[in-house]
Amino acid sequence: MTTSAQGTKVPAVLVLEDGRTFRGRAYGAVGETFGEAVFSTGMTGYQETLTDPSYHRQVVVMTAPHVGNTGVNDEDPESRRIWVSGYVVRDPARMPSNWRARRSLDEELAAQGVVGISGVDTRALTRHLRERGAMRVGIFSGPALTTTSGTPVADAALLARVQAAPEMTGADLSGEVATTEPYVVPAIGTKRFTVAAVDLGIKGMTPHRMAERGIEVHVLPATATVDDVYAVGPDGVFFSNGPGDPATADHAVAVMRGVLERRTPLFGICFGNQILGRALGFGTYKLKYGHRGINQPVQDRATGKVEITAHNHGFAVDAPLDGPTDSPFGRVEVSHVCLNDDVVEGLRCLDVPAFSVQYHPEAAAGPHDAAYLFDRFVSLMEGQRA
Ligand SMILES: NC(=O)CC[C@H](N)C(=O)O
Repeated sequence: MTTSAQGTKVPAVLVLEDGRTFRGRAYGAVGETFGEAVFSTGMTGYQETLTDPSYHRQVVVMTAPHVGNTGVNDEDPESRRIWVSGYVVRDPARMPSNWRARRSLDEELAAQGVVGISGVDTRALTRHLRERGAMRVGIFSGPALTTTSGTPVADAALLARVQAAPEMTGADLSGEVATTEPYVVPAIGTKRFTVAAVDLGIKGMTPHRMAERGIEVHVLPATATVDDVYAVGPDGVFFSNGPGDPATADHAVAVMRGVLERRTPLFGICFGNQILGRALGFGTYKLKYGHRGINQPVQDRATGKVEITAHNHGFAVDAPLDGPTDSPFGRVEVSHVCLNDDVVEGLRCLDVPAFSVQYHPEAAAGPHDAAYLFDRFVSLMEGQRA
C-alpha cells in the first residue's frame, strides 16, 4: 500500500551504498525503494525521463532544482508506466501549471507507487556521484523508518539493506520491460518500408519517428529470433534502447549477427549501439557515472558537425577512435564521439549497411539535432533496393 506525500511533511532518508545519507521529505509514494543512483541534467522532459524503460531499476536525481512545474499530461509518456525505481528532487512544484496538465507529478508518482524524496541538496548529491561514481541507493520514508515496536530504524540497518540490493553491472533487464507480444506501428501516409524493431526497452517516440518517414514498424519482443525478425519481411532491422548491462545481452547479439550476415540495413540506438559493438567484437564497460540529460555535445566525425543531444547511458562501447577497425563483418569506424569525455557515441560499418548511436535521435525529450539519423536509415534501405 502506498500513499501520497502531497502536502505532508513525512520524513524520508536517502542512503547511498558508501554510507552517505541525505534527509528530506517523502515525495510521491511513501515507502522504500532501491536502485542505482544516477543524475540527469535535463531541465525539462521529466515525464519522458520517468517513463523511459531504460531507467528501470535506477533512482534518478534531477539536477534541475525545480521539478514538476508543468505537472503531468497524457501526451508525453514514452511507455505505459513510470520505470524509475525512485526519484530525487530538490524543490517540487507546489502549483503545477500548464494547459496540458492533468495532475501533479507528486500525485502521479504516488498513483504509480514510485517512492521519491524532496528537499535534498541535489547539487551535493550530484557532486558526490560524479566524484565517487554511480552506486546503489535506498530511499526510505514513513513506515520504512520505524520498527514494528515503534522505534526508529538505525541508519546502519538501512545501509545494510542498500548494500544487499542488486548491482547494475551484470543486470539482464530487457525481458522485464519489453513487450511480450509483437505489435505494429503503421506508417504515417504512404508506406515505403517495413522494419522489424527488436524491443529491448523501446521508447514510444522511436517507432513514431520511423512511421513519420513512411516506415511500418513491427515491434518484436526481446526474445525474438532471427526467424521472427525475417518473418515480417523487413527492409531494415532496428535494435532499441533498453535497461541493464549490455554484457548480458547475448541473445540480442546473436540475433544481430544473423542480421549482419544477411546484410539487411540495420540501425541501433543506445542499448542497440552497445549490441552492435558486441556483435562486431568490441567490449562494453561501465562509465563512472554515465551520461543523462538533454544537453550533451556529440561530434559527427565525418562532417565535424557538433550536435546537442539527449543521452541516457551508463555503459559504453570500447572501440578505438583511430579506426577503421577490422571486425567479423568488415571494417567499422567510430562515427560519433562525446565532446565532454571522448566516449564512443556511434559506430558505422563500412562493408555492411549497419550503423548505430549511443544517444537518442528520437529526441523525447531533447533537441532534434540528430533527426538526420532516421533519414540515414531510410537511405540505407533505399540503397538496398536500388
Ligand atoms: N538508454 C539505453 O539504452 C541505456 C543502455 C544501457 N542500459 C546503459 O545504461 O548504458
